[in-house]
Amino acid sequence: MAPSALPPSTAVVATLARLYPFFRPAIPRFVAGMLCALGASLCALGIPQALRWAVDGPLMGAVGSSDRTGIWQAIALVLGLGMLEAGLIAARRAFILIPGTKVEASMRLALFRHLQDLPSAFHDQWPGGQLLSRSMSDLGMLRRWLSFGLVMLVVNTTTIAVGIGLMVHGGGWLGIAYLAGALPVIWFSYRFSSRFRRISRLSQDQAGDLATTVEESVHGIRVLKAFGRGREAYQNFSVQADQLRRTEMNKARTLGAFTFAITAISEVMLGLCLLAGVWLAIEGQISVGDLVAFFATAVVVAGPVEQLGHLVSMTLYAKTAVDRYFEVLDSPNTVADPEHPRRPDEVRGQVQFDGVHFSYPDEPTPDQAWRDPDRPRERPRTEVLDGIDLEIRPGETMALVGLTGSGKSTLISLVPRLFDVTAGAVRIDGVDVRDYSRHHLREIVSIAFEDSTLFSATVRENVLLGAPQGHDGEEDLQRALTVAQAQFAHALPRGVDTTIGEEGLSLSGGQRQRLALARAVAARPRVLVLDDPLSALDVATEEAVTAQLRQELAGTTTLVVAHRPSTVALADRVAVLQDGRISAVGTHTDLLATHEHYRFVISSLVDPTSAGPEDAAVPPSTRSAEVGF
Ligand SMILES: Nc1ncnc2c1ncn2[C@@H]1O[C@H](COP(=O)(O)OP(=O)(O)OP(=O)(O)O)[C@@H](O)[C@H]1O
Repeated sequence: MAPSALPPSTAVVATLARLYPFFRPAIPRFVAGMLCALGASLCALGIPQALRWAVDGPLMGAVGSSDRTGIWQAIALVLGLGMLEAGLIAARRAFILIPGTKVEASMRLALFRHLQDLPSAFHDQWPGGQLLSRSMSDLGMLRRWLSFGLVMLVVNTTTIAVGIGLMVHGGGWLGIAYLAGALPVIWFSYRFSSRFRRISRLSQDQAGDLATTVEESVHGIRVLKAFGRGREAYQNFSVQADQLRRTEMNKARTLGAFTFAITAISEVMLGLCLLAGVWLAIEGQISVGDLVAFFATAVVVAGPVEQLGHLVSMTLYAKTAVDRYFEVLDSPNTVADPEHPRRPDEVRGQVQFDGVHFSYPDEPTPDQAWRDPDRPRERPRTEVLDGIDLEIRPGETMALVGLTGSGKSTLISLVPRLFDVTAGAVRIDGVDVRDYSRHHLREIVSIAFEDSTLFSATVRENVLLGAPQGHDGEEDLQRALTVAQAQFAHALPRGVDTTIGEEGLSLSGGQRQRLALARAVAARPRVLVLDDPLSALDVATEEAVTAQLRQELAGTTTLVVAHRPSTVALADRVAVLQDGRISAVGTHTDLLATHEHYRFVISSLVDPTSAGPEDAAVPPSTRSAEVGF
C-alpha cells in the first residue's frame, strides 16, 4: 500500500453533514449540552473579569481601610462563577452522553441492515475485517467525537475567540500582539490537517486489514494447525501489526509536533506580552486590574489552545470514520426488490434458464480503488455462463454435472438471486426471479451449500431458520431431521436444544452438512437447490438421505450439483455443463451411452464403490484437465 495514497478529498464539513439524518433526533439534547458547555466557558472567562473588578475596586479600596465587605463580595462572586461552571460542565456531560450513544447505535443498525441487504457479490469483494472495523471502531470513534470532540471544539473555539476579544478590549495593543500569534497557528493547522488526514485514513485502513487477518486466522485455525503454518501466520500478523504501530507512532508524532508548535507560539506570545504589559503598567498606560485580567484570561484561553491539536485530530479522525462508514452504506444493492413484485397464486416449481449469461462483477471497492490507483476500474469480465438454456419440470430432480470450475455453483446461485444474470433470465413458473420480491422468492427457493454454515445457536434454531411462519415448528423440525438423516441431534446433551458452537465447529463435517440440509428442507420450499450438500457423508448415509428426499419432497423441484455417481443415478435427468453451456440433458443411462464428455466427467467422480477414472474412456483433450471432487 502506498503510504502517500489518499482517498478523494471532500470537505470536513460536507462529510460530517451526512450525519444529519442520524443526528437529527439527538439535536435537542445536543443543543442543550452545547449551551451548558458555552455557559461553563463564559463562567470561566467571567472569573478574570471579576478579578479585574476585585483588584481595581474592592482590593484597592481596602488598602488602609478596615471595611472588608467588598473583598468578601469579590470572593463570593469568583466562587459563585466557579461553582456555576462546575455545575454546567456536569450538565453538559449528562445531556451529551445519550445523543452520542444513540447516533452510534442507529448508524450501526443501518449499516448492519444494509450489509444484510447487499448481494453476495459485495461480500465477495469486501474483507470481513474492514466491515468489522467500520461498524465497531469507526463508529465508536464517531461517538467519542460527537460526545466530546465536537462540543469541545465549538466551546474551545468560542472560548478562544471571546477570550482574545476580551484581551484586545481590555489590553489594547497587548491583546493585538497576542492575536498576532494566531497567524502561524493557522499556517501550522493547515499543514497538520492535510498530513494528519492521510495518516489517520492509513491507520484506520490498516486496523481493518489487521482485523481481517485475525478473522481469517481464527476462521482457518484448523487448517493453520493441520499444516503447521502457525509461525507463518504469526509472522504475517506481526508484520501488519508493526505497520500499524509505525503508523500510530507517526500519527502521535505529528499530533505531538502540532500541539508543541501551537502551545509554544501561545507561550512565547504570552511571555512577550508579560514584558510589554509590566512596562505599560509601570508607565501607567494600563491599570494593574487590566493586567491581572489580561493574564487571567490568557490562562483561561491557554487550555483550549493546547487542546486544539487534539480536537482537530479527533475531528479529522471522525471525518475519516464517516467516510469509511459511507463507503459501505453507499454501496448500491444490485440485487434489489422490483417496484411491483409479482406473487402468483400458486407456485408449481418449474425452473427455466433462458439464454442465461453470467460473469462475476470485478469493480474495485472504493478503498481498493484509491489504494491501488493503477488498478483498472473496469476489467474485461470472463463469462462463466455463456447462454444457458435449461428447463426443470415441476417436481423433477435434475442433477447438474460438469468439470470443476465449469460454473455449476454459479448457475444454481442464480435461482435464489444470490447473483443476478448478466443477460437472459431465470424464471420460476414463467415469472422472472427478478420480478418476485426477494422475501417471497426465498420462501419458494431453498438452498443448501457444500460448505455448510451454521450459527452459534441451538440445533432447533439453526434448522428452523428459514421455516415458514404459521406451521408447527416441532413437526417441521422432526420431519427435516428425519429427511436429512440428522437424528444424531437427539443424542446431543440437550437434544435439539443443544447450542452448537460457533459455525457448528463442535460437530463433524457430515453432521454439519446434514443440519444444513435439514434447514433447507424445513423451509418447505417449492424449489430445492442443493450445492453438493452431501459430500461429507458416507455413501450409505447419502443414499438414505437421497431416498428420503425423493420420498418426502416428491412434489419439490430439485436442482442438485452432483459430485458422485450415486447422486447422479438418483436424479430423474442430468444436465451436463460444459464450456459455459448445457451440452446435453438426458437420463444418466442415455448420456452414458451417447455423450463422451459426460462419460469422462462421470468417470472422474469420486465414489468409493466405483473402480475410478481409469476405467473410463477419457478424451485426450480433457484427460489432463483438473477434475474436482
Ligand atoms: N465469487 C466469485 N468471484 C469471481 N469468480 C468466481 C466466484 N466464484 C466462482 N468464480 C469463478 O467462476 C468459475 C465457476 O466457478 P463455480 O464455483 O461456479 O464452478 P463449479 O463448477 O461449481 O466448481 P466446483 O465443481 O469445483 O465446485 C470459476 O472459474 C471460478 O473461479
